[in-house]
Amino acid sequence: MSLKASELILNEDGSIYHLGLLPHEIADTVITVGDPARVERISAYFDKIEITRMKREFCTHTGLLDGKRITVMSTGMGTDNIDIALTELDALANIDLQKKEVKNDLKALDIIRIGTTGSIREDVALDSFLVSELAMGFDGLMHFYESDSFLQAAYAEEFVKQTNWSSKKAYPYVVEGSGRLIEKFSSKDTVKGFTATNIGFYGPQGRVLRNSIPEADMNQNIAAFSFNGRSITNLEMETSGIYGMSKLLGHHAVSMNAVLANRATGEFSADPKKLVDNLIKYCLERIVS
Ligand SMILES: O=P(O)(O)O[C@H]1O[C@H](CO)[C@@H](O)[C@H]1O
Ligand SMILES: O=c1cc[nH]c(=O)[nH]1
Repeated sequence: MSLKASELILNEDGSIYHLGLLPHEIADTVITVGDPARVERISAYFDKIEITRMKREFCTHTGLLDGKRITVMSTGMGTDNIDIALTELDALANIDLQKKEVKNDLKALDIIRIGTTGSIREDVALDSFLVSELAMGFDGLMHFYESDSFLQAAYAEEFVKQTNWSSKKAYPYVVEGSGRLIEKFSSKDTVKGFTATNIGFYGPQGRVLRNSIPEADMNQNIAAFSFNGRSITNLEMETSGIYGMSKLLGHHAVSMNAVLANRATGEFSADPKKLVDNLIKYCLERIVS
């Protein structure tokens, strides 16, 4: 069945609506980052750049590194952007844009997020690299999709109970990353974590500048949650959406996080640029190995 023009939206040149890309312009391995400026910091390591595209916050470079074709794309901040980025990446891979029909043979992309985060535990050290094994979304995105078989419902139920989570906030959801990619990107130089994804950087992550928040000890409350021997380690703004949309659409995802802030100790990295560059180099080595 052909998808309607209002649902699968294409630009005049046939490219997908927000990303501005054509199907052959993405690789099967896609790195996502929040910051558009981080894209060229990654593609600077490529041997060859084939495609560069910029539309809104979505900056995309596709190129070759050691013979491997890689796409790096910025998503901007937040899971609202992740809904767009992952849906349109999937459309490029799995929908015939001319016929406007879902293909019979579906492709699974490898999606690697290279992002930044704040730890909520003293023992998840500043300047470490954290691989998200699990993600808890406070953003509600997955509740807008029907399929929920991949959600770890017991974690969410237990979290709501243990933290007395306000019903005014979105009901949390929990998703795993790709086991294969988590292993590929883990080493003695990384720590494994359980990432909580928030809908903002300030109030939603318990930061107080001039505002006040209803639960001053929210981060301690989140950190105190424990289930199946697992506790939440860090806060950022995209991982749950990436893991959820990837499971929904049949892709494989891992979220790699440079720990820039330690919210438990109140510290911030002395050299965030160097830390992110080191994480970029680490991830590129793992991608081509
Ligand atoms: O550095 P990026 O990838 O943007 O990730 C983190 O940094 C931003 C907030 O500063 C949010 O997007 C958060 O998830
Ligand atoms: O504390 C932090 C640091 C980076 N990104 C976040 O979302 N939070």
